[in-house]
Amino acid sequence: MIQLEEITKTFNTKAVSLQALHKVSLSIKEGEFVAITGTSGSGKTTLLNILGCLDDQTSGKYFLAGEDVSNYNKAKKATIRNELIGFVLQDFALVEHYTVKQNMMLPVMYMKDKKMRKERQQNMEELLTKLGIVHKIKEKTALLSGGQKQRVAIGRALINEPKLILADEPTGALDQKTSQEIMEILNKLYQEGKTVIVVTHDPFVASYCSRIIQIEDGKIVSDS
Ligand SMILES: Nc1ncnc2c1ncn2[C@@H]1O[C@H](COP(=O)(O)OP(=O)(O)OP(=O)(O)O)[C@@H](O)[C@H]1O
Repeated sequence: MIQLEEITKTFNTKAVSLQALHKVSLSIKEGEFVAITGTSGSGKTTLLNILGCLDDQTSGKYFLAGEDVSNYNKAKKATIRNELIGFVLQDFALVEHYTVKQNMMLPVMYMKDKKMRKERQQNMEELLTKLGIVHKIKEKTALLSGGQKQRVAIGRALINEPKLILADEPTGALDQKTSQEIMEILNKLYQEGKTVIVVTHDPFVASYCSRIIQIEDGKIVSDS
């Protein structure tokens, strides 16, 4: 699913040049459940942004699902992102004044293929049922609990049936019990064959994963 070869990322500001990733090489197979852990500032989000085709590496090669995406421009990256990847973020990234249904349909709204759009719409209720929030379908997102919001965000991430789920601190805003429920949902997706990559500094979250990659100062220091 993923192959990184000597990925380097440098951020240049007026004052300094900061190397956030140093020649990171990594391979993740389809169907793995991986945690990327490390202390604050170690480069986890930088790595996830590159994996998610949201940011460009400074040097090195990135192969995603067999395609060399290293030199893809913004438009090509957006296309591969929509086809392959679902994102789950700490702050849910939902439109609060939209209903659950409207949030779920956001990735589908701009789909050109009408038949596909209809199919996705039909998937929506099934997904919400699976996530235990179908009764909230017409509710404004702002009125939901944190755990319910994260379920909607997971549903939205799944609506286009991505092979790869990238989650950045998915339980960061949730209490212990709700965190457990969200990790169980991600675990279920893994059991169904999705590739799931979770960035976290929380050992409890990492304990759900079958592989833990630790990153410090922009380098992989352990992979087990
Ligand atoms: N856009 C940017 N411009 C300049 N420096 C950046 C930028 N994004 C990240 N950095 C720097 O790169 C390094 C890695 O940041 P990154 O956000 O990847 O760390 P992280 O491990 O995800 O941290 P946290 O756990 O606190 O979210 C940090 O030193 C950070 O300050």
